[in-house]
Amino acid sequence: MPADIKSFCVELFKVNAIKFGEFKTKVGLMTPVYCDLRVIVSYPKLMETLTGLLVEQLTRIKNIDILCGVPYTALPIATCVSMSTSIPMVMRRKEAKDYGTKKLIEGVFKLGDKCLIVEDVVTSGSSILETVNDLKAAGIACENAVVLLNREQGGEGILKKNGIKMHALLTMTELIGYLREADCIDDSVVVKVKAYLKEAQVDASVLLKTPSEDRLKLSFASRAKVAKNPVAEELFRIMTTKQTTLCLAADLTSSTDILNLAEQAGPHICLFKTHIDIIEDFHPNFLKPLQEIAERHNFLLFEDRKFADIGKTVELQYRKGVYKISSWAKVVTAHSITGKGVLDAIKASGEGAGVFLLAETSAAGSLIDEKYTKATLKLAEQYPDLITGIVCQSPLFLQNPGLLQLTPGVQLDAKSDGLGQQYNTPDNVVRDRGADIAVVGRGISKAKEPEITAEKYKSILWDAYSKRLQE
Ligand SMILES: O=c1ccn([C@@H]2O[C@H](COP(=O)(O)O)[C@@H](O)[C@H]2O)c(=O)[nH]1
Repeated sequence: MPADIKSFCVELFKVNAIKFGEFKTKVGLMTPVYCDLRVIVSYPKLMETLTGLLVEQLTRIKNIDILCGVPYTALPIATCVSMSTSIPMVMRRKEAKDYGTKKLIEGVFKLGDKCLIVEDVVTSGSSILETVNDLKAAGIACENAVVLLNREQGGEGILKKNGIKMHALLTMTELIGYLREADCIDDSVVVKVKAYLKEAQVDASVLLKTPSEDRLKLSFASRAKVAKNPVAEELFRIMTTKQTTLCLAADLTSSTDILNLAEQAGPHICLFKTHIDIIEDFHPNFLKPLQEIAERHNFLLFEDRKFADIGKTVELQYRKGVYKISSWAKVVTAHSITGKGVLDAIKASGEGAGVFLLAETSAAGSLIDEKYTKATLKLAEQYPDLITGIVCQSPLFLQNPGLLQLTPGVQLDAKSDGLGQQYNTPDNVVRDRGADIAVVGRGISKAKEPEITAEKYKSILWDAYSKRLQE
């Protein structure tokens, strides 16, 4: 422990950053000790000492790419630490602004960057977890938090269960011990605070439902049990049984080629995705053998129709015309741009249907922004029994393990296709971008040996999922 921590505690006491008496907490309970670190911005010397103490603490933590202070008290503290260490900082907004870039996380970062959280005081750890959730949703990894004071009320354990290791400079017991030594408080205060700490442990179950419900940490088998859409449940079970998270995009224009591809890749996929309207020799008779192959190899047929019209038109597009999509596709895609009507139409027309709603796209220059993505997730929440999952590129809806994240734009070798498609590797989409199911099209359909290639993608993707569970 650095030599000057004791005098630092006494200084905090002198500037009323630590107070003893009877105080009401945020949740209305009484506490005999109150910490208000907001005042220390008015004492540059104290800020300097705190920065030095935190910097020393973080030298023990490996692999820090960026820092993020928990708003608001820890923002200036994180800024000082960033300036002193030259580790870049990002800032989390409590609300996404509704103009300009609409970002929740400000600053420059890369997907997968490892972020160290900076916080002043931890009671339950919930403020850190809120920040971690937004950082993770932006694709930033969080495993460590450096903290001034651990109030010893359960926060450390709650954070640990959520995969965050807390590195505190000081515990409440140490703090009151130092203040007693310096005669700032008497024995009766020490007794009161100790008794309070024993009683006022935070009930983890009433906090954010994070550890057990972060979908990235749950197996597909356990997620099957909480899925509300029957197609999602079935998919989770197929994925578990066949050990595959591979969706094959069969973007071919001949029915024979599509059937051959389905036969070859069948054993290695959970979903077979079509754009039925690109088939040049389409005849309804083509659907029967396709369904037979799907049944034999235990995968689901998925029409990537991207419905986006008014409800009535969607109803017709879904049920009628040459393709009669609702009669054979277990799951379809839809845009959220026209709102509820699309989903109402599909729900009314398809028994036990499933929909993947598009919240983000893999296309370069997409006009979808953060506000649209958030609104899409809100819309999905209103149709729990219809929505199978979300099509997106980043780890969204972490607290809804019953939904599946479907991520297209996946290839082992290519970065783009010259027409706006952007590719990421299978490992990256699963471990950094939160994909449950990865969509691979040309990476397999244009390969010399599609069957062997499909098996290769399947095994890399499954490996990445297994690693993700342990990370
Ligand atoms: O954002 C999106 C949504 C859908 N797709 C579809 O996925 C496949 C990708 O094929 P590749 O050959 O692997 O590029 C294709 O059917 C798209 O319509 C997407 O790419 N991005």
